Amino acid sequence: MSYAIQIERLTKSYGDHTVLKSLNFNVVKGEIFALLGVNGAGKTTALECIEGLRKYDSGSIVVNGRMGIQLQSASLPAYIKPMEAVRLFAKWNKTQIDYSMLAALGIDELTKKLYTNMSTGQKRRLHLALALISDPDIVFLDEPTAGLDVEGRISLHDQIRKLKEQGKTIILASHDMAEVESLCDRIAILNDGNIVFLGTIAELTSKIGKCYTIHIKTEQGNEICDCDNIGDTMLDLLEDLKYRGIAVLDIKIDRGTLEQHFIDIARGNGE
Ligand SMILES: Nc1ncnc2c1ncn2[C@@H]1O[C@H](COP(=O)(O)OP(=O)(O)OP(=O)(O)O)[C@@H](O)[C@H]1O
Repeated sequence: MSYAIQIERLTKSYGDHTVLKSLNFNVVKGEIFALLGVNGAGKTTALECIEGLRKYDSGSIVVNGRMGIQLQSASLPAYIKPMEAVRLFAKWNKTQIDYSMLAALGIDELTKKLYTNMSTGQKRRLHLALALISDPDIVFLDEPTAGLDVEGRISLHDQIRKLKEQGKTIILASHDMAEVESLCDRIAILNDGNIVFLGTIAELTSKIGKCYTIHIKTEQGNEICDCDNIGDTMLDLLEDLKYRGIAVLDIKIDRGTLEQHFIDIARGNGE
């Protein structure tokens, strides 16, 4: 198997706080790989160590390919226009501008905007375009859809899938299990400096179930049910309510955060 990134025993502390405790994982060329975990789990630190932006204490990191990096938070001069930033980055990278990539990200529609007047989604698209200017083999995205509306998320997800179709490797950090489930080939869940799960979403769900919560509001109160098989459980609940002659007023289904369930299980609090 051919690896884009190989991590062995990666360890990093800030003072006496060890944030990454001897991490081992590989990212396969051409896959979309996600680092998941709660706030402070160490996702950004791990990404920044791999990107070469942060010193680490010990271990080894091998990156096989050119990197394009979208940081968690980045900023440009307030009065720069998108195409000025694109030309600047192309010059720094000594590369030709890929106008089709800019069009796919909708940057061509923003030509007159000043950076300071752009929305969060527009800024994210511009920063992704700047990360792609050098036609990287490996794209790093730190919480790429944070702060975006539904349309912005869907559009960015489409872009990320297109990057994979072009053969690029994508490594991203996210809190959002739904996002990760729809995009990623494999995930690593970080907790307290350790990888508590490494594998596919299917492997994760087969390990811990799907963890849905169904809330049904009826004229006699609320029915709440946790389940793995949403279809069968919902039918059973509705049939039971019908049999008892209770009218259903509203139904809501919560998708639990799989990574939190997994972390609970890893800590021995789950199930
Ligand atoms: N420069 C720093 N100096 C000291 N501690 C830091 C520094 N950067 C991060 N930390 C700490 O390291 C831990 C991991 O932070 P990191 O940003 O890597 O986590 P994260 O999983 O990316 O979190 P989030 O989801 O909130 O972005 C946190 O406890 C954080 O406070």
